[in-house]
Amino acid sequence: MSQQQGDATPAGSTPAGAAAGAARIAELRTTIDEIDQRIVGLLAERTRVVRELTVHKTDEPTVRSPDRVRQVLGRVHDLAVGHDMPPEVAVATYRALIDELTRMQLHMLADRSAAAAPKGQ
Ligand SMILES: O=C(O)C(=O)C[C@]1(C(=O)O)C=C[C@H](O)C=C1
Repeated sequence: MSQQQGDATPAGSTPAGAAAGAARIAELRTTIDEIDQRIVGLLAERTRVVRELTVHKTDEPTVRSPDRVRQVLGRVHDLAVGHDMPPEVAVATYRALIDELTRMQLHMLADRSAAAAPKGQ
């Protein structure tokens, strides 16, 4: 091995190190749970806005709006870069989110058409 080991003990290589590592993991998972609570709250708020917007859409091309999807993904990419996070993580997350919201909108549209159709059709 060309690199010298030095004094630093890798976390987990001793019982005390392993216990400290496990405690830190638990602490960081609590932080992740708190962040998830905020993220889901914001996603719920965003979904409410998308539902309201869907009321004004009347056809599938408007639901899919590929130009708008590209715009949102491009913006999210740039925001991620600005926040020093891997942009592919943010873009893939939003791609999945928009896919699901598009599915939700298509269901809303179909339900509305079914409700508007004359009975027995
Ligand atoms: O902007 C819209 O038209 C939306 O329906 C919102 C949204 C999004 O989640 O950002 C969802 C689906 C696509 O149509 C485009 C964007």
